[in-house]
Amino acid sequence: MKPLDPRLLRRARGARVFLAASVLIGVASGVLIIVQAVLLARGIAGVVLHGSPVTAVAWGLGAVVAGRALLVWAQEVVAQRAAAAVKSTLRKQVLQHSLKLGPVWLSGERSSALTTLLTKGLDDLDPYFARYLPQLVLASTVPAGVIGWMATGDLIAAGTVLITLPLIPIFMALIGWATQARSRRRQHALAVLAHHFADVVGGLTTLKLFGRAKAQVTAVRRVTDEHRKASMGSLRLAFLSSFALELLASISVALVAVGVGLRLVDGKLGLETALMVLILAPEAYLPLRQVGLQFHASADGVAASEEVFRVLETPLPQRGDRTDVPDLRTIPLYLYDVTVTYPGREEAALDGFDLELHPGEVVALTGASGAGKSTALAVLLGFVEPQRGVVVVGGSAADEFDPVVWRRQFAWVPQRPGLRLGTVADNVRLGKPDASDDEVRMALLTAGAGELELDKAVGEQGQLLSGGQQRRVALARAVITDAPVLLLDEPTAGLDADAEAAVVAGLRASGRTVLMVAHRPALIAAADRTVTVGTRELVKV
Ligand SMILES: Nc1ncnc2c1ncn2[C@@H]1O[C@H](COP(=O)(O)OP(=O)(O)OP(=O)(O)O)[C@@H](O)[C@H]1O
Repeated sequence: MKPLDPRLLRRARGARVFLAASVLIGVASGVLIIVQAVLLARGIAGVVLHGSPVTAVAWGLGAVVAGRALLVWAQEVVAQRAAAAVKSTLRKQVLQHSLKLGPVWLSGERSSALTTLLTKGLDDLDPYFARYLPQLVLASTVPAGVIGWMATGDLIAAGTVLITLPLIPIFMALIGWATQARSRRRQHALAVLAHHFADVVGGLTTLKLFGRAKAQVTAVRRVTDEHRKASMGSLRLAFLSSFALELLASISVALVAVGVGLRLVDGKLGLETALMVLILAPEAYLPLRQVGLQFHASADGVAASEEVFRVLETPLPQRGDRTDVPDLRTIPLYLYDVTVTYPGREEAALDGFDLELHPGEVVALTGASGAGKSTALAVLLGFVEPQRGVVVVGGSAADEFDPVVWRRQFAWVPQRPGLRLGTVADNVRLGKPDASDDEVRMALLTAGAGELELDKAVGEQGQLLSGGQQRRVALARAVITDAPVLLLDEPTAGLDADAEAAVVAGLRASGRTVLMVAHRPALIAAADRTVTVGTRELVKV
């Protein structure tokens, strides 16, 4: 683990401002520490040697202590603000990047891992900013100043500190290597736990139905146990390393103290200088010891930020920036030899797929389960980059266009409708925010969901609606857009054959081009033609 990841400074302005402020505060703290030691040594030596009153230094000391308290407060405020700003920046960047990477990249375990990362994961950056980084800055400013000042009074003591001080970072680096692996393991265990828990809670009804709910207790216990073990491992290492660093620093201060004591007895060193050196010596080690202590508290945050950079450094699909996308109301669309193999898979999900889509036609996409129908839609939407083949429109490849502008040509109804908390009308209006009630009603009617009231409540992920109703609301959401092409992934499940035919007739009447994944004969029969995925020929009906 790097003490300070330069990517953090590059990506988050808040971190740069914080670092600059911390350096200023660090330098001021160093100066005050030296002034405090000098005043203390002068005061004590004056009382012991000359019986002078302490009032003279007491005022100075009071001012120094107040100054140091003010600096600690300022550091805390700056750190909290920086942590909040950096977390917010990173969250925004990761969300934006994930959106650009698209739903296919986000599918599976990734979505819950990302949720954990963006919530609890990034919150672990708080101790990194509030405790670790300020100490790191102090560790790079205070010891240099302190040793320099000590050298003006006692070169031998300054030399002793200079030789023993590097032992602390060396030990810290050794401990750091061990901590890094453990922190990653803990982060991973937490992500697995989150995913597993979300999965179990989400599927509780199904698990209960099959009498498997109790069996999940063992699985949850096992995953929780792994997380507990990983956390305890991190804690053990943290305690051990604190002990090692404390011991090292104490021995080093003792070495300085013995030397100073001997030279004081020999008369080679004055009392005031000896006191100044003795007061300053622990201050040289303190920031480094503190860095070691805070390092463990912040390791989780750093592991989370590394995870953030892993997401941010995932390359986006190569797309151009042309905005002159031909209007698919008048121009046909072609897929030639499109082949997609998902990462980590050996078999192609879509192999040499060809398709022609002419304006205004209704095409059914059929094929066995897993043949690649949804993948074909994902290629059209630019969520998946084919390894071979091309999507062509008006003589240009689709990947020459800006993906946002390109996607305006399509309205998509995915297999999982992805409805939001609100009402039916709220969900339909996602397709056209300024749509009137009448437009929403018309869209619902076209989608075969005329029976649904506009203000009917929709729960999270479409709860409170039946599976079929969810799909039809999602279809209405697509119908209400101005997109010339509708990409529908099994949109009419839950409707009978007549209603299905009526929906297709409604879609056709709207003049849009429709490409719909279809399994049932009634829906296939309602299409103008059928394209089968998994076989290379085009079947005309
Ligand atoms: N994100 C992904 N990562 C890895 N493999 C995937 C991913 N999405 C789909 N696949 C695999 O690609 C193949 C094609 O999947 P796809 O969803 O396109 O099929 P489909 O024809 O739409 O299936 P169905 O009719 O069952 O919905 C399947 O073997 C599937 O397991």
